[in-house]
Amino acid sequence: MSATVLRVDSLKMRFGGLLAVDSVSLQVQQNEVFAIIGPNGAGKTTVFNCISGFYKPTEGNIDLHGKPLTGLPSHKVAQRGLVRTFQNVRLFKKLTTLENLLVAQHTQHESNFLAGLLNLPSYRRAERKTMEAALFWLDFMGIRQYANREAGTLAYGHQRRLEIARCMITKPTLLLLDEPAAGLNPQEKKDLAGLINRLRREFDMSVLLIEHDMSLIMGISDRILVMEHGKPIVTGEPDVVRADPRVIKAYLGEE
Ligand SMILES: Nc1ncnc2c1ncn2[C@@H]1O[C@H](COP(=O)(O)OP(=O)(O)OP(=O)(O)O)[C@@H](O)[C@H]1O
Repeated sequence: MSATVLRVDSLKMRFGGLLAVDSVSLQVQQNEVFAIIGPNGAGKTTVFNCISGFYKPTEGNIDLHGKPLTGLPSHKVAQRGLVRTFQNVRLFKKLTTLENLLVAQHTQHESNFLAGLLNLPSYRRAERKTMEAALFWLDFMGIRQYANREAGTLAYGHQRRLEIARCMITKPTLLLLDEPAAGLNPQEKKDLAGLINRLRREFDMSVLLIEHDMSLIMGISDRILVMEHGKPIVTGEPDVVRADPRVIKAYLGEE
């Protein structure tokens, strides 16, 4: 049995009179790729926002590696090893590709101000490590040739890769990807599937994603949760989900 990384129990999120998330429970296991799908407005992003600390849930519990996350702000959640991307890529667009990866590590390295001022060996060591990690991820993502380009000028697919690199450089145990295939061409989508598989295989991590691209989802997910109108309607392996009449009805509507 693999270990449970993330446990979400009876999550509810209310916006005024709207119950946007209604009693959602899910568990993500170590090394698992778990997807949340559902029609527009089903509540997927709201679940993500609750898990990643952008919203404080109205009710319910969220644990990461058995420790409560519920209500922690997003930077604390990230320090615990849970990081995310966004539907619309969020990078420092005026910084270079490399600088984006250096800045991302800023909160990790505790080289203090005085050590920096005096240029102590501990500071130089930390700086070197930061640079090595940035170059590693530029190579891994195949974007090293753009290291000195402003991030905002990269092709969209490369910006998405840079955003994932920026998450990975903080060494997360759980990566949340919010519609990672949006705006990608068919080849980039294939590459993305390969990338997600490599991440989990080589870094022993778990991935939770929201996605509308069904062929990507069916190809890479171990399990899928389908939501409709804020409620979970089915959780299961891709083949089970694909054949479930409730899922077909949620997507196609009633005759
Ligand atoms: N901050 C908010 N304030 C008020 N209502 C919100 C807020 N965020 C989301 N909602 C509402 O909650 C419901 C669920 O929205 P959510 O964005 O979570 O759906 P989704 O499944 O991610 O949709 P999509 O696939 O279109 O991104 C929608 O009716 C939306 O209008």
